[in-house]
Amino acid sequence: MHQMHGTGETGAVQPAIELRGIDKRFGAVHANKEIDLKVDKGTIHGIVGENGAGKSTLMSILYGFYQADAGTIHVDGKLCDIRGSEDAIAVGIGMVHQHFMLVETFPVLENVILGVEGGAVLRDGVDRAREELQRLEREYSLDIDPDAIVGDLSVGLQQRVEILKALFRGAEILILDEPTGVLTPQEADHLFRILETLKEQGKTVVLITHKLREIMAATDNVSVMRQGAMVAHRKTAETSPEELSELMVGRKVLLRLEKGDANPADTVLKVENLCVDNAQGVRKVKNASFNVRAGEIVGIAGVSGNGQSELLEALGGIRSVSEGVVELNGQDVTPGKGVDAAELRRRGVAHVPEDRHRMAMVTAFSAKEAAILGYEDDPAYQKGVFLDWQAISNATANMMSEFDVRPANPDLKAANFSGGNQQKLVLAREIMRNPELLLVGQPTRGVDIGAIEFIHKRIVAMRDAGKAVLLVSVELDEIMSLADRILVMCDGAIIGEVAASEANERVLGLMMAGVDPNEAKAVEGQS
Ligand SMILES: Nc1ncnc2c1ncn2[C@@H]1O[C@H](COP(=O)(O)OP(=O)(O)OP(=O)(O)O)[C@@H](O)[C@H]1O
Repeated sequence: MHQMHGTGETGAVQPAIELRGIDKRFGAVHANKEIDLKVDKGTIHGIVGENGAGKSTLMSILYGFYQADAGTIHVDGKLCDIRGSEDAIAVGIGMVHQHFMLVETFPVLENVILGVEGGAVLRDGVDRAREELQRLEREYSLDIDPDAIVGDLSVGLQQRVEILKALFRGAEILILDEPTGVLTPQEADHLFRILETLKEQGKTVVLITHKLREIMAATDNVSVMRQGAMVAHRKTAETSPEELSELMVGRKVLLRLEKGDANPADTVLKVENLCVDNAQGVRKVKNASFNVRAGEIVGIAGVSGNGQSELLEALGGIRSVSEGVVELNGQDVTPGKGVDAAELRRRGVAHVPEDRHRMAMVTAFSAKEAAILGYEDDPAYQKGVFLDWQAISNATANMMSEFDVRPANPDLKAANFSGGNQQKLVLAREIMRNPELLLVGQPTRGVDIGAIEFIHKRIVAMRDAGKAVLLVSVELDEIMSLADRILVMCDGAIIGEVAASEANERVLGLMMAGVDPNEAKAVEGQS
């Protein structure tokens, strides 16, 4: 770390971080435009902004992953030249990554000490490291066993290992980029309690999130970015979700979805006694039976990891079925029995998988390659024996314009789109096929509020056009506002159904925790 001359003004309280005039371009994209930002020490500071507004780029500059083209970074009043993560760590900045950088086969303790500069910890003895880790773990109520194998931990616990790793390296400032996207509501609550404790101990937290309720509940200050520029700073107590969304998007956003009653018609999807096993032979879906009719949205609620992902993947033909029958418009299409994902697509099933990196998008591809993934055999994309790249480019440009994917450049590598824009492209690809049945998992993960409003409207429009929609989401708000009927999954089984009109967070929450549906409704009735 090259710390330069101190420039602190004597007497005044120094902000933990001060960015001045940070500017960054990626080719034609002006990702950060002369950004100024002050983050006070001992506070939780939120950063919000539309997809592609430049939030992750700014944090990557602070963490040394990218170098700014211009501008300065002061940490604790000192001018710093941060050229890599080692420099960032040396001035006390820690990053809690969205995609965890942990070795799954190693225990927590080894993951935490792995890569600490010069292996000094190892020479000092693993026991001292263990003591220090246990102290941190107690001090911040992290609830982690140092000897647990990381691969056996839930996503929420793995994230806590990342936090522990940063604290172990002496982080005074922690950056979290959309930390709750992959968490259950309970795990998210726990994370916010940890952040609160960090703050009480004088640490500084920078939190990027699209969830305005998290901003309102957890932060002291909030800064808003729009199209690469910093457009506003507010004390959280002096703003509102409405004001923030307007600042972000530049127009009023409907924070509530308006939709009429469903008019369900014939059964499109019929699932009977479906059982799905994972690669280790563990039964993840147990005798699921339900149907989805044309003109309705059926939501599946559940704490993540309770089989809903495997269920959706099996129905999309990317995971094999161990037992049971799946029918589409009365025809047997049980995946595995000669039916695969391609055949399902031909029969009008579109699938937006939950994990866009693993399943839906090859990030090394260009946007136009990603935009036809799975649909390469569409005659509209062919010219003789070759792919018709002009037609594909035009189709991609059309998807980008319909779903407001930015930048609207079909030739840009998929990896160089912001997370939310990648998601919009996958949704555009599937929804614009106008399928009979849409299987959609976590449709708005990582997506900004303006785009959420748009995506929700598109899904309702599909329903109103007589299509069947099966929605899996861990966001109860999303399930409750979109679905007409809600199935609750717990431990691989569908344990009950609730009409959207009767649903509320408490009843669903109890059922998701395995409480019998009648009991859950009775408990709610008494309260
Ligand atoms: N390595 C890169 N090469 C080219 N363009 C990039 C690169 N990284 C980011 N960009 C572009 O910079 C802009 C800002 O992206 P960034 O990821 O910072 O946005 P964001 O506000 O974090 O968005 P989201 O909320 O969707 O995660 C986007 O237009 C993006 O496509």
